[in-house]
Amino acid sequence: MLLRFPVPLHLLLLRRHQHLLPNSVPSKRFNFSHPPQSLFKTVPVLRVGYPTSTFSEDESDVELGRLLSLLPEEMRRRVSEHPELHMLIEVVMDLGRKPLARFPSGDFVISEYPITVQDIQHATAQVGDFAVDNRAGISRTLHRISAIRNRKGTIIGLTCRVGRAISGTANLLQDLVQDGSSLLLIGPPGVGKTTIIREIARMLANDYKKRVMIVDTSNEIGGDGDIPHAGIGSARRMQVPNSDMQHKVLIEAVENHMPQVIVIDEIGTKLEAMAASTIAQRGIQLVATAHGITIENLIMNPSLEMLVGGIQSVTLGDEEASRRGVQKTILERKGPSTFSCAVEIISKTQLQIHRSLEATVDAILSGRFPNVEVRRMKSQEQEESVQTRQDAPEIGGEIMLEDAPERADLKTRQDESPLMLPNDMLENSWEHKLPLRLFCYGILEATVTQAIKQLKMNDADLQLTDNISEANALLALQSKLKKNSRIQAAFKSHDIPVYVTKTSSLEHVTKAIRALLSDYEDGLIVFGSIDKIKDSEKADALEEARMAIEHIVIPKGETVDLLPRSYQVVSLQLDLVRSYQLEARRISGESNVHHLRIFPSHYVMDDVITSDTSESDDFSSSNGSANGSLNNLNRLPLLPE
Ligand SMILES: Nc1ncnc2c1ncn2[C@@H]1O[C@H](COP(=O)(O)OP(=O)(O)OP(=O)(O)O)[C@@H](O)[C@H]1O
Repeated sequence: MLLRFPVPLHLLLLRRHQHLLPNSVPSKRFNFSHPPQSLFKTVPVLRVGYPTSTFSEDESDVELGRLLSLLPEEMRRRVSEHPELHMLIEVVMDLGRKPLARFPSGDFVISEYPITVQDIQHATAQVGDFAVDNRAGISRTLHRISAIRNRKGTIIGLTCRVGRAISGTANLLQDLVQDGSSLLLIGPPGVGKTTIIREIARMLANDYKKRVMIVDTSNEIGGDGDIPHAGIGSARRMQVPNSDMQHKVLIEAVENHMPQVIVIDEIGTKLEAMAASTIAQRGIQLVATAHGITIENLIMNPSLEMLVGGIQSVTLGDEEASRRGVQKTILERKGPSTFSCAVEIISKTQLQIHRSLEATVDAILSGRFPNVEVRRMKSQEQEESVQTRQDAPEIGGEIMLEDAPERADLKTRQDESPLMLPNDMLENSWEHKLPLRLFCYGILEATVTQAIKQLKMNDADLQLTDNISEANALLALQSKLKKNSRIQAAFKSHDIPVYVTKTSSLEHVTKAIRALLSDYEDGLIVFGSIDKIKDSEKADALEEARMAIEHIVIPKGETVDLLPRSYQVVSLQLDLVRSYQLEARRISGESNVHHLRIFPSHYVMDDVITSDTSESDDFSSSNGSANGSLNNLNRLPLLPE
């Protein structure tokens, strides 16, 4: 028969460890404010100001007014009354649907009346011509109006994006810009790439007195109209008749206008990549954006791989392959990359710098983690910091910091996040447990970084480590892990939980991290090493096990299930049980809840089994073979001294 522990002790422990029980975990959250540790070091830097519109408030209002004038009266009034008006991102107008205004905090319906043909005509009449890419602008503003057409070519939808020149957005990159490094910026749509390169163009032209030429394919950097927007400072701008001509205009810029710097938004084709490479070979500083979220995306993209030096497959001799410990056919970088540095824009306040793009590409191709510097802007109240991997050089210089809109943005995301608990709960139960350190095997760091972003976590809360002894968990690609028994053994000996993914895709990695976080929040695995678990928690767990052994298991010869505990704490209990020469099993239930089952015997079993909740019942059945075997035992072990 399977016995549960007597009620009073049970209740006592339940009260004390309520947060460890699966159904007592109220919700999920992570600490967005926890200071970064471990892999990163914090380099304090001088604060000189915050990103602000390049213009006075009046000028900004006038520009925004030009976009709002595209809207019918009622919609304009509703948007204007919105408290986040100065953070407006886009207005979306689709025929037959209610119009939406997009703010960092979410989408708002700005009229109960669906958009009519007249509404769309009213808007399109006020903007310049739509080019072949279906984009148009409003003269001398940075706004971008993008059209959706029906099959006959009639416009039936508009996305009206607010463009703003925001000074300070490129200050995290000031040292690299000043060095003359060629910079490639990548990031998801709408993350602020164009805004940053506009500011870099202005900085280079005005502050560093460089001859800057912008090749402005859809007039997004310098704005619509023939006189460029003041946001680019004294940089010059070449317009491009249509996007197919971009590579030609790039070459023309170099041949005709003697620039020291070329700035270009959205390198997307092989021809453009080739033109960029030609420019780089002439020693001109190139600042560009490209499609893609991570460097790996570029490596995988046959049109853009040239930007990172090109990729080739090389077959090694048997001896060389075994010396390097790799397969015979490997991927290698073909030649020098077009850009010296690359920047992954993670959010409007966080960048990842690859100081040597070539070294990053080489690392990725050989399955290693590249060195990155994480730079972020922080709120006015917080200490500003630049985080670097310990092996990366520090940066100095002035950093312009986060603006109010982004703080509001972050706050909203926190509020909406399913990972949230109120702050007081966070401080009491989680703060001492952060950050979580993850050892990845066969999965790229960039993918994990993206997953962290998708989970809306601060990357200081989930850090990567190359050191097994400080890892809280292993996240591995199943196929690779299977082949490496040494890694498996190393993690087993450190008693570190392992999470595997079938592929290294962002989707699967995100899922695995979500499962891991969920286990952390359920208290099933522990932040930090066993040393960081509270002494009181360890003492309770061991006392519970001791009492169960001495009061039930040995004297009555009955099996006892202990309370659910974290993985490491269950391991401690297991050690204690073994010191009594008793057998026990760690049981993982349906939602991966661990608890220890102690048997009144020396019966030899596997250390770990996985079961669902019903398994416990089967196991306790008197007809069950396992229990049957237990019943055959006629001698109980001696109590230890
Ligand atoms: N630091 C910032 N603070 C506040 N708003 C910003 C910031 N950077 C950019 N924005 C706003 O975010 C929106 C998108 O910016 P931007 O067009 O630069 O992004 P993008 O990455 O180039 O987008 P896409 O890839 O779609 O062209 C714009 O409305 C811009 O004004």
